[in-house]
Amino acid sequence: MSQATEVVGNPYAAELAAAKKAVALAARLCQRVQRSILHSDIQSKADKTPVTVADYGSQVLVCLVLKKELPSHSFSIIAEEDSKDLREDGAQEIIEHITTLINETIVNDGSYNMSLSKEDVLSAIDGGKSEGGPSGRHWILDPIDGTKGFIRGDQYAVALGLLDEGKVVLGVLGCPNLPLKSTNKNNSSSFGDRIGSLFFATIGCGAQVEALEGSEPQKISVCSTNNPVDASFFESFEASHSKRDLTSSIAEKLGVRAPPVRMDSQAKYGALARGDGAIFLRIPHKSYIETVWDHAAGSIVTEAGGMVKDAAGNDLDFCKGRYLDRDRGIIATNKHLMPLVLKAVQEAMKEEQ
Ligand SMILES: Nc1ncnc2c1ncn2[C@@H]1O[C@H](COP(=O)(O)O)[C@@H](OP(=O)(O)O)[C@H]1O
Ligand SMILES: [Mg+2]
Ligand SMILES: [Mg+2]
Ligand SMILES: [Mg+2]
Repeated sequence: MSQATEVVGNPYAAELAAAKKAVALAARLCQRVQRSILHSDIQSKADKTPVTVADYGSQVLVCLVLKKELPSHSFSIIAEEDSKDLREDGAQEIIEHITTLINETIVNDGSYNMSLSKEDVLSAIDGGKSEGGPSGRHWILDPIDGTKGFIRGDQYAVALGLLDEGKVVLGVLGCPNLPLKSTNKNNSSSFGDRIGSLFFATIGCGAQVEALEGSEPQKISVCSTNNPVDASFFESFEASHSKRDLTSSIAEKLGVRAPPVRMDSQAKYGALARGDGAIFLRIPHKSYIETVWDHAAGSIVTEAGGMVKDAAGNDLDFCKGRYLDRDRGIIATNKHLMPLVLKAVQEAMKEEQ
């Protein structure tokens, strides 16, 4: 973990250092699992979405590092996974596997001299049950965002945010499969061909990226184009996560010429924050309710000079519990394009009804 990254006078410097360490360690466990994932590492949750041993392992490691690094802080975390399925009959083998993965990752890292039992692992997972809310501090964690991408061998992210008195004040986004170098020629850097990006931001201090394995950090900013014709847009790789008839109609209304860049997870927010593309569109089916952990770390876009809004043009409200209180649809882009994109989104949604 590099020491030079914390901005002098940053009131969240200690939290940022802890969050970066937590995300980087969890990402190491995920990388190891992704390299040789087995069918038995994957389970299906009650809502039919997948969860893997790495989602659970990542959640435990992030909680553990935050608690170890910030011992004097009261600890509340809203995290995606719970231990319900792991406590059912027949789950012994999978819990054992998760526990081994966690303990081996801790030993290989060398920062902590400790070993967790299976019961420690289950109770650490359940530590993520906080309801958050408008007062106090609450971490928000997606231990693997883009689990479907993770299983496929594609993009995923370990996504951690911090809510303080109702506002997201810190975001860290670990993207193990995302090249460090921006695809935007104007943002060329000396990063070479390294794979694995760690994006981070704290409120008022700008957004930065560094190698997941550690490197000199670089300030990042969103693409500055004010002409949608030059813009490209990101959407989910999974066709069921965002309505493509709507996103293509929005792109057409805007005059966007480039084909959509389809990518799993909040890696899209990271890529947008450094100008790889100009617009992020997420328009789920009408019945879908967004969770806070799918977007909290994405707030780094705001620190990179961009905006994140719902389809009605409101800021996202992270302090209503585990779900986002918002109008359907999430849009992230720069300040010039936001009014144009919102207009196109609203028109396309009206035509849909
Ligand atoms: N039918 C659906 N519509 C919209 N989002 C969905 C969905 N099913 C799952 N998701 C969410 O989409 C997230 C991934 O987003 P993306 O499409 O950008 O990769 C998933 O996060 P997890 O993988 O953490 O469960 C999950 O929360
Ligand atoms: Mg999930
Ligand atoms: Mg998610
Ligand atoms: Mg997840």
